[in-house]
Amino acid sequence: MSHILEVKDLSMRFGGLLAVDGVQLALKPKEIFAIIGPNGAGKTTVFNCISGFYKPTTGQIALESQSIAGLGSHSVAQRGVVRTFQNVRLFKRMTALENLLVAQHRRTSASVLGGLFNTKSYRQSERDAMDRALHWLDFMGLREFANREAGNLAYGHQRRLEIARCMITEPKVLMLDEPAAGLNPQEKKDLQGLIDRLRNEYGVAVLLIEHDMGLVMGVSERIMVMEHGKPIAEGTPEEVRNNERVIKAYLGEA
Ligand SMILES: Nc1ncnc2c1ncn2[C@@H]1O[C@H](COP(=O)(O)OP(=O)(O)OP(=O)(O)O)[C@@H](O)[C@H]1O
Repeated sequence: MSHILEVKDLSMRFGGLLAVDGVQLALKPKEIFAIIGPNGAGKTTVFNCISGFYKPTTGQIALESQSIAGLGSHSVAQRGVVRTFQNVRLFKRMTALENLLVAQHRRTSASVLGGLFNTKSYRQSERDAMDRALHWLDFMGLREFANREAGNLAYGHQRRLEIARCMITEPKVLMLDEPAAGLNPQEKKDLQGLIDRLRNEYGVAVLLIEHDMGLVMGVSERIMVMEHGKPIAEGTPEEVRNNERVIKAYLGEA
């Protein structure tokens, strides 16, 4: 099976700091793949390069064999690679429902003229957008909060809304940056089930950065470990857990 997302020789330099140094990564369709490593290892920088927020210093990034390196975040998202952020980014003054409608704008905006003249096909596409938004509110258990401002939702709900906003664009690759951060133990358990369902029911591949080892070991099929910008190990949760270099990196030994 060919890979859906392939990253080769990725590096990112900030002045004198090589934050990412020779990262390779290949994600299979529908795979759940985690990147772990100590603080400052370069995980988020890898995410920023893949999702088009940074232009990598070197490297190739391909989605279904088409290069997406250096494209910019909107183009990358349009091609089907979408992400969440360590600190949730929503339109906080808009309602939960509005956040999900806005996320679909690139679909419906093609018909600006249709909107002006209020054509039948325009009204239909607006109805479809609303149906999809309500579907995702239901899926995430957020229907009762549809008209609440996103900024006033409980933190765990904001995190789920952010994932819904990604999923509503029907991505090929969903990138989650520390999705368990700030969640309580029950919410973390629910998150594991949620990630599994997104993959199983929507066929999305998931790339995840996470510090919560319970979640990482429970949900990932493969894990890459980074330290000081470099990948130091890759394998199944079992392989990674028993890898000496990984144990050392986490225990902080020299
Ligand atoms: N925009 C930037 N400018 C300069 N240095 C940066 C920038 N972004 C990240 N860095 C540096 O690059 C290194 C890797 O940071 P990065 O955030 O990718 O690590 P991380 O593994 O995601 O850490 P954490 O687990 O704490 O989120 C760090 O030393 C960081 O200070």
